Amino acid sequence: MARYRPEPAHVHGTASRTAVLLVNLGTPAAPTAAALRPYLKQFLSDPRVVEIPRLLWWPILNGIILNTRPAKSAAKYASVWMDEGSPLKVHTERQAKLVKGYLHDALSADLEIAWAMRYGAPSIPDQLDALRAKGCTRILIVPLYPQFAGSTTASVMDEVTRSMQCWRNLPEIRYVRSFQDHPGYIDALAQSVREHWMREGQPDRLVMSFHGVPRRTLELGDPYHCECHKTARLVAERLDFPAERILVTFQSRFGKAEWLQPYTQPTLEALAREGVGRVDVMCPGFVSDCLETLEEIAMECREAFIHHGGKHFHYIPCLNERHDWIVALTTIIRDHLGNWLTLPTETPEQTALARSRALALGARQ
Ligand SMILES: C=CC1=C(C)c2cc3[nH]c(cc4nc(cc5[nH]c(cc1n2)c(C)c5CCC(=O)O)C(CCC(=O)O)=C4C)c(C)c3C=C
Ligand SMILES: [Fe+2]
Ligand SMILES: [Fe+2]
Repeated sequence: MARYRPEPAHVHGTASRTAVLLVNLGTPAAPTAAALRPYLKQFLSDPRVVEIPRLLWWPILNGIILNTRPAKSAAKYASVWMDEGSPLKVHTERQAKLVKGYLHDALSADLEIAWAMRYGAPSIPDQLDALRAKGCTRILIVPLYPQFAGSTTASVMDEVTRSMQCWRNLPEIRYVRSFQDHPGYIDALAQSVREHWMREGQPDRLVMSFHGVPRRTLELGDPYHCECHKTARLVAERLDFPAERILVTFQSRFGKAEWLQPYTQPTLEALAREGVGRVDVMCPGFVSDCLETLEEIAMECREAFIHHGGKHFHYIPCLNERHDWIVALTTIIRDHLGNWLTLPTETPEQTALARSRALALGARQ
């Protein structure tokens, strides 16, 4: 049984405000082994991410992975680090600011927009606490993953629920479950490709690379693989480009088990060996550029493609702060806020007034 904490005094009563919490995966605080260690420990201790029984996984994680991976990953992070911090954090923060600006004119000024990271900081429990302290009793959670996966979206849902186990007065919670086929998101992706092609001409192949997951999760019913293919099909349909020159691949394999296939890097190497001169690679499953796109795709995969005989490798950036994408995101948010947008905001003073009126009318307590 959870130990309840007392509620902050000013959220007693019926005061109500609405909040949107954007959530992304998370990232280390610095590109150093010391900062990577706690981040990777939290990430890889999540049973939604690694489904191996704890008794088997614990010694591997603590004895091997956390002694070797932090330094290797830190060097990779250092190669993409921005002045303001990790790219994933920088883009997520900018997106939150833009969403706030784009929603401002249409909504009551009382809507709170916040962002959190599933692993690292600012954490989901800390941000939910902050929203509660501001009197938010309606919270829309927006995981920034277009495709649903147990290891990402469901893990955010777990953490939201876990964060509130010690609350007494729970808010109303809504989730954006996924938006893999949202027309605004698909159009923004297609338009980003068209703009690239207007400047650079068309490639021999377009590769859409998604983050992988263990193949076993597909067999057990995780919808992620199907949602990735749906996104890819919808983007392909909007491009004036032969379908047989578009490939869908999966990147970032972790561990020894089989992951979703075909794998991105071996596919690019095979294309290079077959004599394909130019590939364009995009990563529609990431709405923000991050280590997995900037280092693994734009650096490692580029090198592998060229090394195996390819001539031109173009990386098409993620949606990041594109205007059409922020419009799509605010549309998704607006649709999920639904009737919350029209509910009046009630302040503690209004609640007190309503109560004293009811008492004056003879209501009994
Ligand atoms: C976009 C969706 C993602 C899915 C699905 C996903 C599954 C998944 N990831 C790992 C292990 C790692 N992923 C790492 C980085 C990382 N992963 C995603 C997104 C998804 N992961 C992003 C956006 C990032 C980049 C974070 C950043 O700071 O830029 C890492 C850490 C980096 C490293 O050391 O390589 C690990 C580890 C598993 C095991 C998994 C599914 C089971
Ligand atoms: Fe990952
Ligand atoms: Fe990676």
